[in-house]
Amino acid sequence: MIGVESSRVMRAAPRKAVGRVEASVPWDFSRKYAAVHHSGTISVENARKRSKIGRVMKVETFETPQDAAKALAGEVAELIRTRAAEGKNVVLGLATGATPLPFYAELVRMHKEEGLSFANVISFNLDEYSGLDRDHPESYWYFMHTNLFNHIDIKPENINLPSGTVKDDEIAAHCAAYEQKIKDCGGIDLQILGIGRTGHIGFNEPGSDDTTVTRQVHLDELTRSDAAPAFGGIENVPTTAITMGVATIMGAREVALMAWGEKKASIVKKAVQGPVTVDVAASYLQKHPNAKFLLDKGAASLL
Ligand SMILES: O=P(O)(O)OC[C@H]1O[C@](O)(CO)[C@@H](O)[C@@H]1O
Repeated sequence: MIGVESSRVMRAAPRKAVGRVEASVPWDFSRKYAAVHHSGTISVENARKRSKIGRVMKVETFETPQDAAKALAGEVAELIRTRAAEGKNVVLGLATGATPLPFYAELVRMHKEEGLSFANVISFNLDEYSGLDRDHPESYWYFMHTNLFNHIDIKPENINLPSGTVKDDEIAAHCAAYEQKIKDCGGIDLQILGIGRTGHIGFNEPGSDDTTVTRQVHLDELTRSDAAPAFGGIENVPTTAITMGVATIMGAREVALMAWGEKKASIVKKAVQGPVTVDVAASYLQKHPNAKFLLDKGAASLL
């Protein structure tokens, strides 16, 4: 129950929420006292009411997932281009699942139509199912190549995912090497996240605290049942996976979590407005100095 006390700070910060203009609250201040704030389709009046909840999390609400994905892709493109102009790399933490698909589609479009180059991008994916090799259609290696990497100019040697086929007695070393490689690359500049209905980020299921790093984990039954249709039945869904830890994610300099639809509304509410708790890994993001949630109207409907 780390951080529960600090998350109960209930103090509204004066702020405005108009369009996508964010009120400026310095992060050292916002860490303790800033309110949830909204942009996009949420009215100013509602945003002010909600600001009385007094939480750390920054929330942007959009009409559609495509609008949100486009806004985030624009920010990523700017980061990539700025670093390229400085002759530097960008380290991106990437997520899988249905949620980031419109975001990846927009990045691919920007590459093809606007010449956005990923030559200076180093990527680290959050997780991979244990037991699936790279060619398995449900492996995250396959997902990332099908939906992003095969369509852009990222260098193959700059792509990093945990392996699903490491032998049991080599998993600990594999995970430690993954953590070390992230550090050796200078740490993650921007971590992209979705959220599972258990509150997981990566595969950090309930019980994952903010000291966890890359490791093998058991998957929650709700997570497995959500994945069952894609695998043609729950009996085919792996029971374990390798995932970055909550501490790994919290180590990113910036975090952007996307969530769409009413079926995510209840867990989004817990993550954004509930206590910071080991029961909801995404709630630790309330303690991150530069994290935000990008939501569509459905996912934001209970805030
Ligand atoms: O985006 P979806 O398909 O709803 O999945 C939610 C989360 O579950 C995972 O697919 C598994 O961890 C994540 O990658 C994703 O953030």
